[in-house]
Amino acid sequence: VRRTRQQQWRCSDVTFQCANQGLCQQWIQVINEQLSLLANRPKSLLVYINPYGGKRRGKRIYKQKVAPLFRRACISADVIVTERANHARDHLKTEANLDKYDGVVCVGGDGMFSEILHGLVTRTQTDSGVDQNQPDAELVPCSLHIGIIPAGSTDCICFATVGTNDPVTSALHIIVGDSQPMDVCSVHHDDVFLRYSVSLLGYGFYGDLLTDSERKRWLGPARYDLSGVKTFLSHNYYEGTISFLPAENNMGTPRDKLQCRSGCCVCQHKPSSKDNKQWEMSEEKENSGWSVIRGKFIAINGASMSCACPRSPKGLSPSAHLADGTTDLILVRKCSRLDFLRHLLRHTNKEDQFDHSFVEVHRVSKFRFQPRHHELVSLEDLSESPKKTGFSPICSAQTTCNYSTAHSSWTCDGEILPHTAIQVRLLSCFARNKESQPEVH
Ligand SMILES: CCCCCCCCCCCCC/C=C/[C@@H](O)[C@H](COP(=O)(O)O)NC(=O)CCCCCCCCCCCCCCC
Ligand SMILES: Nc1ncnc2c1ncn2[C@@H]1O[C@H](COP(=O)(O)OP(=O)(O)O)[C@@H](O)[C@H]1O
Ligand SMILES: [Ca+2]
Repeated sequence: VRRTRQQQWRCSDVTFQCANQGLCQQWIQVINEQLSLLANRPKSLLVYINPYGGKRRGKRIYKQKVAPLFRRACISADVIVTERANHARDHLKTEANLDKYDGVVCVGGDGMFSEILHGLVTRTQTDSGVDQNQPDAELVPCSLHIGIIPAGSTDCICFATVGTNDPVTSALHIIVGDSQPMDVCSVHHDDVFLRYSVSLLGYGFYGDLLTDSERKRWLGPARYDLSGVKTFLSHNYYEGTISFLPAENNMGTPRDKLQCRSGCCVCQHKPSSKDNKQWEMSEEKENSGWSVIRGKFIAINGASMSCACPRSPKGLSPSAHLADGTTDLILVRKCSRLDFLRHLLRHTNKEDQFDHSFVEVHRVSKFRFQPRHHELVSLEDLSESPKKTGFSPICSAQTTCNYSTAHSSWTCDGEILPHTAIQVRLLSCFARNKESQPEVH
């Protein structure tokens, strides 16, 4: 493998020459023997392709860029092109014979990765008799690694782990057996399990943006830009209460400007016995340790990783860690359109997007959200519903009080959640003081 610019990898050749054919054969044999001893390298993979992700190039990307590399590396691959949403998830949950494979590869975007993650985690819990609905259930980690070939619209999980969204680079990472542990959050509504999340859990701006963009899927990745402008112009804000448990013993802060990279010391930090004690004690301290913030928010974002992507190369939370057992909770309070635009623009340049009076960020291990209840909305408040911070050119002349617009939705790695009141926690079986985490190539 040869490293080129911007974290990209390419195939490289080394040619050995020798006039003696017998000696050449010996070299080949020895090289093949040595390669087969590299236990990290996968030999057999199960590949799911979403033919409708991103610009609908999944099948072509796999066939032209990835399959030839897998063949050269003597990796056998069983390929399934999905026929419907949740096909891959359901296949993994019940049918797939996982003993045959060293890893599962998804060709698609974050939504496709999420399907594979849900399929694998659910399968592992079912096989071990663990009830995912129990918010405090100790989950059993899954043994298979997940590889991502980027062919989606945002590809933030790939971009934030590998540093680029390039199919060839990702294929080479898979071939050489690279792996990266990753934090996973569980999202519950009371005692009902909703979903797992690894990238962005967003209420308000990103929830509305995603809801709107689902109706524009035919536009491909550009749907996010169009819905982004529309959501920006409608400038809604939402009232609610957010409670969170600050992360204990974590070695960084969301504003420390340290980027998480492979082999990151924060994520590799194994707590000392003293740390471990504190980790256990934190259960007791939990009741008193919660912070509660009530207010009017334009956006509430939980970023378990940086969420870097081509649109925002440093991401929503540039210093978030991939596997430190925490999520960065970003609260953007009601502010003017111009201020919010300034904040958004800072995601694309070197300026600090948290350096605004209306933005705060906390590194947390759990959080909850409760939207302001319908019944509690006073008549006075209703007269200004839907909540706007100013004149809105798109949703003007709101003469009727529309309850539904007083609530946003949560987007969870690009999927809309059916509830607004949620409880989120970092899964302890994947936390940094345990050895096993789901790993991605
Ligand atoms: C003015 C320009 C502002 C640019 C601000 C960019 C902030 C980008 C942060 C992106 C965080 C992405 C987190 C990742 C989420 C993904 O898991 C998830 C699913 O991905 P998939 O489709 O591959 O399955 N994707 C998403 O939720 C999509 C997020 C899309 C964000 C686009 C934001 C565009 C904002 C445009 C605002 C325009 C204001 C213009 C004013 C005139
Ligand atoms: N064959 C299919 N037909 C329709 N939808 C699918 C299919 N396979 C997967 N999906 C769904 O498509 C959605 C988007 O997939 P994803 O690969 O993340 O693309 P994008 O990045 O463009 O959103 C996911 O919710 C996934 O469940
Ligand atoms: Ca994290």
